[in-house]
Amino acid sequence: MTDGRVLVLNSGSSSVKYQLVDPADRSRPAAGIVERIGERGSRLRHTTADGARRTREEPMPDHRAALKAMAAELAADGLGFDSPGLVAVGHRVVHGGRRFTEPTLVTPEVEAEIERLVPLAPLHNPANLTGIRTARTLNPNLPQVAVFDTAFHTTIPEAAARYAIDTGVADAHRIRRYGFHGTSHAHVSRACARLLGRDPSEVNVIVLHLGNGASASAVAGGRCVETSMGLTPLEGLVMGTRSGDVDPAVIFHLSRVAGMSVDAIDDLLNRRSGLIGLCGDNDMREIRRRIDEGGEDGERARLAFEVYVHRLRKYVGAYTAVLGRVDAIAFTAGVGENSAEVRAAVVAGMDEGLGPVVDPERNARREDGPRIISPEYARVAVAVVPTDEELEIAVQAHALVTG
Ligand SMILES: Nc1ncnc2c1ncn2[C@@H]1O[C@H](COP(=O)(O)OP(=O)(O)O)[C@@H](O)[C@H]1O
Ligand SMILES: CC(=O)OP(=O)(O)O
Ligand SMILES: [Mg+2]
Repeated sequence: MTDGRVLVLNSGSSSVKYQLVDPADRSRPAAGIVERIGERGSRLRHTTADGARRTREEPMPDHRAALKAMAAELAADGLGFDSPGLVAVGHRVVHGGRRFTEPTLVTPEVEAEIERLVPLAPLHNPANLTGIRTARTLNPNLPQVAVFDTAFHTTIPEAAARYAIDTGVADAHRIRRYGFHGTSHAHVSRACARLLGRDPSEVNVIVLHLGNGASASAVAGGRCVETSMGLTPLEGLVMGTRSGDVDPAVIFHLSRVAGMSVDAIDDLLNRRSGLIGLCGDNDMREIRRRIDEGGEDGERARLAFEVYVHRLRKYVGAYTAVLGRVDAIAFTAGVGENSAEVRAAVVAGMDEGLGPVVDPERNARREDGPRIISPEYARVAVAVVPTDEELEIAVQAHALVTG
């Protein structure tokens, strides 16, 4: 008998991922994803505990409709919002500002604060709020817990969190480095320490979270000291559709010389840049396929790959200097866990200087679970450490409501 399951919601701008998690045995009695919300061809894919899959294709004009479809799928297996084993809904909330450093029970006041942070995460926080509100209408008595992407980064020292702009302006508008994907960086840095057989308090790790959104962090003895995303999830690495770092003057230039509006530039940098902007594809599998096929199209894909990898190498170098001593580099999320090519290219030629090196045979192995892919002799371990934001959120939400 379960001592309580948590329904974890990870709402993105056009998708909702959900998992019903039993933290006691880490099992997932149900999981799924709703994609293309508000677009044509919206669909839900649901997986049950025994691996059976169901697909629902119907118009889902907004997140509310998506969550209702999800609730109906769960209810079909007796796992709905009023099922007795469900003790909480755990929400991944992307922006928690400086205030939320811990998992937090959602009250009207907490909800208002998440709303106040919408301008700092316009792609993410509104979807998170809809998740909270819809879950409440589905069962008003169920506790809801917010777990913030920013929480793990609140330990970043002031020297790293401050932008070098006028202090009065920065403070008045809450402009600083907040950092995101924190639940993943926390989980992966701890799991990486365990993989090395050491306590997190003893290890310095560079975590490279490479999904559709991508970010790097430097974690010293279990505390985050630097991360690549900033005020919003736009800064830093090259991502699927986001540019990451650009000279801020690019924005003035596009406004003054190209006559683009602020909204058009926002759309360009957040949705039409990164890998998709460079080569028309944001999926690393497709990019590798095009490179292998060759030709002019392959060359465009290769350049996108090289820009992506170059940015990562710069961050590895910078974070090595920030940490002083690096024990491990951990690759995680969709690209980090699956692309041996990206992993090899990121550390290529670093063995004599910075230290990390991958063993080609270990790197190429397709295995689940955390594993070391550097050779025994390496000074800096290189590891693949699958992230599990959902488990992390479920454990934290469960502890809060039952503790
Ligand atoms: N087998 C694979 N090889 C290379 N890249 C992959 C593979 N599987 C997934 N990816 C990459 O991972 C990305 C999705 O990562 P994920 O962590 O699921 O992102 P998000 O949580 O931001 O939606 C895809 O866009 C694709 O680029
Ligand atoms: C914060 C962020 O970039 O999240 P995601 O990778 O889910 O878009
Ligand atoms: Mg993700």
